[in-house]
Amino acid sequence: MIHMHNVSKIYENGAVALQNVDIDIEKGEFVFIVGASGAGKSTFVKMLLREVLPTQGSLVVNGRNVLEMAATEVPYLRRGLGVIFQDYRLLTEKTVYENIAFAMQVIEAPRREMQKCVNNVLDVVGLKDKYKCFPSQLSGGEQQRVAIARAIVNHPQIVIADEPTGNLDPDTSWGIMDIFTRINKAGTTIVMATHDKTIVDTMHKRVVAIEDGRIARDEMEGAYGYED
Ligand SMILES: Nc1ncnc2c1ncn2[C@@H]1O[C@H](COP(=O)(O)OP(=O)(O)OP(=O)(O)O)[C@@H](O)[C@H]1O
Repeated sequence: MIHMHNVSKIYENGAVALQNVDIDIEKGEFVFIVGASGAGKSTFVKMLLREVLPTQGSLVVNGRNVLEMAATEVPYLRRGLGVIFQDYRLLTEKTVYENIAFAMQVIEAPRREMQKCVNNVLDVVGLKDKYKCFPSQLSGGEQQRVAIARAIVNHPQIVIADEPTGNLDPDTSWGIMDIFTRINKAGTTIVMATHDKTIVDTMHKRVVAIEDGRIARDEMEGAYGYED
């Protein structure tokens, strides 16, 4: 699924964000990426999406060579990835239904399929009764559930989440993690960068710790490993 070998990223201003990172993530895994602020977690996540290009190394995501792909191939890479951010990033002038459907319009899905898929994912995230609402009419947790529905509506092989519970209270965060667990059990690979010690320590999933741009730990059924 994800094969990163000897990858480094040095930004234009000289900041070294990642150094000689080697990691393989296989289909169906659930991986937490942890580390202090500035350690390189977001850079790692952005590389998977090809928002940031490695300075050196090789990176294959879903069988696609991220460094060597043509610009025309990038949308196909991203189509296989569902992405969720801390700040939801919903379209404020669109309803819940339209926000999710938009992700399918972009890939020109047939209208009939669109209705079925949007209704399915609304069911998965428990928001069927809110489909007509605008984001401003929803709580933070509900907005994040819309963002998850949008991320999974095209059946991505990998869901990538950067601090998805960062703005949410503990109870709401657990609701989000329940959804991720269900998506993962259905076969989707999950890669989640997080600062949430309780969630990581409770879930006993693979934990990759990044420190100063290097992988400091990579443990199956790992723990957060830092104080809050
Ligand atoms: N666009 C950029 N230009 C220059 N330097 C950057 C850029 N983005 C990140 N950096 C630097 O790269 C390093 C890693 O940053 P990154 O955002 O990946 O860390 P992070 O672990 O996600 O941090 P946080 O937990 O605070 O989000 C930091 O030193 C940061 O200042």
